[in-house]
Amino acid sequence: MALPPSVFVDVAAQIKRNVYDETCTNRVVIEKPFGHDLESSRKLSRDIGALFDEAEVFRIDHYLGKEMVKNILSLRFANVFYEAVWNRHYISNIQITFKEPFGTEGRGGYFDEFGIIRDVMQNHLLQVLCIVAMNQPQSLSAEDVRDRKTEVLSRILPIQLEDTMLGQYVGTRDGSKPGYKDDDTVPKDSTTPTFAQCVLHVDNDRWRGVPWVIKAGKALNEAKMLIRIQFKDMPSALFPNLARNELIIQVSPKEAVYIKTIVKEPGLSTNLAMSELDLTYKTRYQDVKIPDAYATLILDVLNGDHSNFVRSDELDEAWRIFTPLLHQIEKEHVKPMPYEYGSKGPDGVYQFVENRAGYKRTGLEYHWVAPQ
Ligand SMILES: NC(=O)C1=CN([C@@H]2O[C@H](COP(=O)(O)OP(=O)(O)OC[C@H]3O[C@@H](n4cnc5c(N)ncnc54)[C@H](OP(=O)(O)O)[C@@H]3O)[C@@H](O)[C@H]2O)C=CC1
Ligand SMILES: O=C1O[C@H](COP(=O)(O)O)[C@@H](O)[C@H](O)[C@H]1O
Repeated sequence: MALPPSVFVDVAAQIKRNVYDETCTNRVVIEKPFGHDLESSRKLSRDIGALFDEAEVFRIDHYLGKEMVKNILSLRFANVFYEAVWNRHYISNIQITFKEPFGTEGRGGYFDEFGIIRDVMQNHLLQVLCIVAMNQPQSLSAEDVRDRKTEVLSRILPIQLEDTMLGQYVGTRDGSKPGYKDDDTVPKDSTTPTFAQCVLHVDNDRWRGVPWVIKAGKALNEAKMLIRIQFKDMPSALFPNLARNELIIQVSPKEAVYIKTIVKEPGLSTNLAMSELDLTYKTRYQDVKIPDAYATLILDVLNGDHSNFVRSDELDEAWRIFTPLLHQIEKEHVKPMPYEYGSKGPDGVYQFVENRAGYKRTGLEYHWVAPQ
């Protein structure tokens, strides 16, 4: 349940009065929403800052506690071959995708005030983007890591409405699943987006010219959270018109990292086929229990480790990127495009990625054969 900022600060003040102990270390864990735009977030930060030091505050973004998100720094900075191609010279475009197969299911009252951009994009997806995009920190200390993330955010211009696609789900044709506005807690004239897709750019030497697409939607065809890095065309005289390589970091539901790789079709054929180099965690690490994201983050709090928590300047930058768009959507009552519950999103969802980000799906077909 989201607390309005005034109640939130009131609760924080009560904590300070009743629980705070000057003689020991105090740690306050705060869960989103951290305001609803740049101004309200700044006010909240000031009010919280009047009660607690930044070192005492842990702003949770549970995506930072997910195994595959925590893994990105190791993948990138512990392997010579990833870091070598992790730039605009080799990468064509990057998609960060969040899909849920269910709607608001009675939580519409909360959701309608926020919408998918505030609920998932401005925090979870943008945090993931920062880690994929950041330059190597000087050390793994919390402040070095957060400095690098903030640096990335500072190089992203506010997102424009024309670079955005908005959707809202409607009920299935056979009536088996309700539409967003069929939820009793949602106003019948709501224009709150339950789906959004935006293109943005990180304007620095590593990424200039590489489009990033962040996409999030509720009531879609599947549950999935992944980062899809598509590489540039291979300029091969030997094998013309090749499909592109992709590196996919699948955060959920099943942790995996795979690289779509072209091979010779096995057997007598000399044709090419799209295959994969596949690291599926469930098969590779059979006896390892991956802890829940919140559990790892609470442990970090107990250890006083801020690395996977959002600093106030990061939060400020994140709101700077989204606030003009959110205000415009609300002021102009921009109408989201309808999409059917359980579908892949509004019409044109893939054309948008192809036209606006240069995502290409030509050449070889890809079919994954799951290991037995
Ligand atoms: N280790 C593992 O667990 C592995 C699992 N797999 C699984 O195999 C399946 C296929 O793999 P995947 O990497 O998705 O490969 P695909 O080539 O099948 O890509 C399909 C995805 O591309 C997007 N897409 C489809 N058409 C277009 C288009 N015209 N323009 C832009 N985007 C388009 C869709 O994304 P969107 O989802 O955004 O709608 C779709 O899910 C997945 O379910 C994956 O999880 C594959 C390899 C390893
Ligand atoms: O913060 C939120 O995240 C969940 C999705 O989290 P996940 O760990 O299940 O991927 C989302 O359903 C919810 O709307 C949002 O507030």
